[in-house]
Amino acid sequence: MYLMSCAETLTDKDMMTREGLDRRNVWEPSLYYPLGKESFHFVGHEINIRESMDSYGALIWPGAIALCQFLENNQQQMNLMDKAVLELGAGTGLLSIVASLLGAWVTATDLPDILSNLSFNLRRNTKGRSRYIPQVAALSWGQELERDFPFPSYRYDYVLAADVVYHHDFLEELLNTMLHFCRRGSGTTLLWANKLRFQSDQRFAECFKSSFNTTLLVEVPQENMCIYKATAKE
Ligand SMILES: C[S@@+](CC[C@H](N)C(=O)[O-])C[C@H]1O[C@@H](n2cnc3c(N)ncnc32)[C@H](O)[C@@H]1O
Repeated sequence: MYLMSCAETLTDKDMMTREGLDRRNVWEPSLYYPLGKESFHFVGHEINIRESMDSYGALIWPGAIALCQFLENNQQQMNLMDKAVLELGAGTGLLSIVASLLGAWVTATDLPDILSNLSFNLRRNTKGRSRYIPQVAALSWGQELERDFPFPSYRYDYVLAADVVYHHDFLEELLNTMLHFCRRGSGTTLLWANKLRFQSDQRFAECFKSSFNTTLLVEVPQENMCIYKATAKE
């Protein structure tokens, strides 16, 4: 009931249409040139990311970099060693790579079109370096979660989400997906990093804060960047 009222305010029109997302062709980068920074240094490793202009998921977004920095600098507080970690909207995979290098057993998820480049980046940067081989899985927010990720078979210690909130039509589905994985009794901690750009992003943040127990871990006001920790309301 509560989510329905959030949904009414969250469905702004978007550049990324449902029709566009329904094109389920296998995604292949078509254009290669340096787009911002492609090489990163985290947890003692050089990480090389293949980007492309083809979709939002083919670029590294600031939320991923902020959450990588946070995880690297707060390894005691957020110890990922041997933890089961799920990433939503993993895009190029930078954050999942860093979580893998920190010792987590990672499943990186995104829309089907994104997975080939995501797998490429994960393999390239974790092979022979990570404790567990990261997994890749299709997960479209709000779709077939009970069928494909039933609880408690698919229970994660951490769910990571970086810059998954921007101008798109799936904010209600995203919140429902977060609630699916971070439910009462799961013991799951959700870490959400986002640059809040639009009014709809702020409205999502309000719904997010009323849906979970939340703590603001990091705020960079000049960049409108926030990192929240969330657990299920008991
Ligand atoms: C802005 S990008 C952020 C990518 C990455 N997390 C980062 O910070 O670099 C948003 C990501 O969410 C994914 N996404 C968008 N809509 C989605 C949906 N309905 N279901 C699952 N993933 C979605 C996109 O494919 C993209 O990878």
